[in-house]
Amino acid sequence: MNARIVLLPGDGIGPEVTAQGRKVLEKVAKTFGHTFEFSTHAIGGNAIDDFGDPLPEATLTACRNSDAILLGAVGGPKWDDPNAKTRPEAGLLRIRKELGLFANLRPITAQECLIDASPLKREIVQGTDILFVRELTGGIYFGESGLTKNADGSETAFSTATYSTHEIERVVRIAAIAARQRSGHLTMVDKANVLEVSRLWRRVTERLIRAEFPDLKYDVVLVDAMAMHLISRPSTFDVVVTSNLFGDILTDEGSMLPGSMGLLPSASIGSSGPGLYEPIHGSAPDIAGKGVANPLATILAAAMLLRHSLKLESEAKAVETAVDQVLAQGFRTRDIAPKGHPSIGTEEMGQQVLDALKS
Ligand SMILES: NC(=O)c1ccc[n+]([C@@H]2O[C@H](COP(=O)([O-])OP(=O)(O)OC[C@H]3O[C@@H](n4cnc5c(N)ncnc54)[C@H](O)[C@@H]3O)[C@@H](O)[C@H]2O)c1
Ligand SMILES: CC(C)[C@H](C(=O)O)[C@@H](O)C(=O)O
Ligand SMILES: [Mg+2]
Repeated sequence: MNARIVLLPGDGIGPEVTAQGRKVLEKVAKTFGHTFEFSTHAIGGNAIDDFGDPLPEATLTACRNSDAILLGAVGGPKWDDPNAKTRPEAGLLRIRKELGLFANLRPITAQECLIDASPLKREIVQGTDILFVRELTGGIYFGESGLTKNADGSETAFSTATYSTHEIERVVRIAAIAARQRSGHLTMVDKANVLEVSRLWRRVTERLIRAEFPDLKYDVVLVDAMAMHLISRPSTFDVVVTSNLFGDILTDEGSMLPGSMGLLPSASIGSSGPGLYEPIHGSAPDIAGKGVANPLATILAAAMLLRHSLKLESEAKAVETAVDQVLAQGFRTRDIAPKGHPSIGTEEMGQQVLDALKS
């Protein structure tokens, strides 16, 4: 097949890890006889520096005209000034919103050979296979917000969480369909004991599941308790659906199950148009430019791109199998290397995956 893929390397370790993702996609094209046309565009802090805008028009147009997008990460201390007019993160939020990417799929699995890299006990982590479905274009990230100066010179700020029935239904439906294709268990995470917006999530979700997915095992967990259950009994969850902010926080916590942020990919999808694929981690300023970042999250995001946007299931599987094989052979970047175990750099890890990739 022919596909146009937009690369948005971004900031910090973003360019380092997307370079490996691109190489893997190029090898997939060569091995399986496809033509992937790549174009690279600016987003985030570097786009603010070069164009005064974290999401320049040319980037958005290229994304709209593509079949899929692979993004690295945005942000960094250089653009962290709280008084700045705009921030790198605003570019990422805007592209998600503009492209209607309301569902963010974040799989968390603990591969056997990595269990000892987890800071948690083996018997807890073993068997973990969760798909988080995070709502991505609503909630407190996009609600009304503001800042006022008080008479005494102090300030008051507010950020509101807003969700409509429609926004809840469409993301829950994606999660429920995924649960049906997996183990048939869906968990909804909210804070319905306190928040009105969560009570709407609860009513809408329960009604939808009863009407359209009565075959699923369905339960609800409050978000504070979920933070605990996620690391005390992770293997009891299958698909977890939740709002934007809760999903952001819980999945960073969940990355400690396999052992590193550098392992978790994500797919942001809407009802039509290109999907956006990215690691869940950020620009990691503490290790940027050192060549030590783990590229596997981005490579696994490239596999999700093949599966969801290009409908190339065998190719996606081939990439995932290559990653499994490299890990099983004992290759480790620094973030997942046990004490005393030799580690390899970003490029070498990418090369190992290329070498292991077979049709
Ligand atoms: N999607 C995105 O673009 C995205 C996501 C999260 C954070 N951010 C931004 O990134 C910047 C830094 O944020 P942060 O430090 O809180 O989070 P971060 O995810 O960048 O880093 C957290 C920790 O995880 C480590 N880490 C992350 N990715 C890794 C990888 N691939 N290999 C090895 N180690 C890895 C880092 O070294 C760091 O110690 C901020 O500006 C933030 O807004 C962007
Ligand atoms: C950088 C930030 C805007 C982003 C988010 O909060 O969605 C990030 O943390 C993520 O998880 O993709
Ligand atoms: Mg996050």
